[in-house]
Amino acid sequence: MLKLRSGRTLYYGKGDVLSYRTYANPLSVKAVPESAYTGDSNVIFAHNITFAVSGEQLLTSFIEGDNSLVVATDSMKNFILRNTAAYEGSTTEGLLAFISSKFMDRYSHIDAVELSADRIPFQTLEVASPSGEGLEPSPLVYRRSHNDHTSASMKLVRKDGAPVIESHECAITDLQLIKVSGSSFYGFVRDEYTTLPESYDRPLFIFLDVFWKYAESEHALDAKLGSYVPAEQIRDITHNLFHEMKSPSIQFLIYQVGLRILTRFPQLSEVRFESNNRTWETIVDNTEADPAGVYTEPRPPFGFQGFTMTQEDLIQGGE
Ligand SMILES: O=c1[nH]c(=O)c2[nH]c(=O)[nH]c2[nH]1
Repeated sequence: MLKLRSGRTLYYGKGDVLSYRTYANPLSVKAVPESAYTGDSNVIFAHNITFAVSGEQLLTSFIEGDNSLVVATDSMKNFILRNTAAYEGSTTEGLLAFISSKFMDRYSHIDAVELSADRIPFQTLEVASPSGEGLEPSPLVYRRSHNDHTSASMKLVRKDGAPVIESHECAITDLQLIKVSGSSFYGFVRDEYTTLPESYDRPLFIFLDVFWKYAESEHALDAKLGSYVPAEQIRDITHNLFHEMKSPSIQFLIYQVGLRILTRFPQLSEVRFESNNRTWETIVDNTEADPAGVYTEPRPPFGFQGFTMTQEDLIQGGE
């Protein structure tokens, strides 16, 4: 958050602003080999938005109880919802930049806005075609999805009076992927604290969040510039790598996913991972002769990994 001249930080805002916009402009993106995704009709363009503001002139509201410059968080919610109707773009990032820069234009005493949005995903459904020949996507009925979802966060500050994006990050969160065979974990430190057996073929279940930043934030906002990276393609590249690789660890798996993402999208400056190990606990082991096994939910505590990569890694990693 913005540091005031006094070294203090302050902010206030509204969370869980649920915004269900219908018929936003459709998104169209270039294809990548790992994904069938080339865009979104955006018939439902829904988000859960968190919006926070900061500014030097808000200090008296905290230390003197002076509300004269306080835009009520209820008004912020109304501002977000009403201005969502006026958004003409097709991306979550573009929506965030649109709302926050409009807010800073409207309220000149606000020095910074920090906001984020989780896209609320709705899946297309196939229905019988009126011609009686096969199925086609319904343009009217959608299914709320509780799978992984896209999100984005952004910070805008005022420079020479105008709002500019100081930082941004895009994400796909809550990916949950299982590979039933073809993953190992062995060769790790063995000492008096080690009880984990080496595994040459484990059912690897990971929870994964992937984050990325663009070299030019403009590319995240406006898909018409031709360099927008949809979370769906990041998701599909991730499961392709999981499928392709015989992974010796989650650490190496996410590194390889990162190399592929950076190769496909040179417009990204950074990719970041947060993974969680949810490998099923083995009850009845499989054998080479019989692949059937029985597993159960792992018990806490759970291991995790974090890794940040840039285009520099491609030169070193040699994709
Ligand atoms: O992929 C893994 N990486 C680890 O660092 C680790 N540690 C552990 O107990 N299991 C695993 N799996």
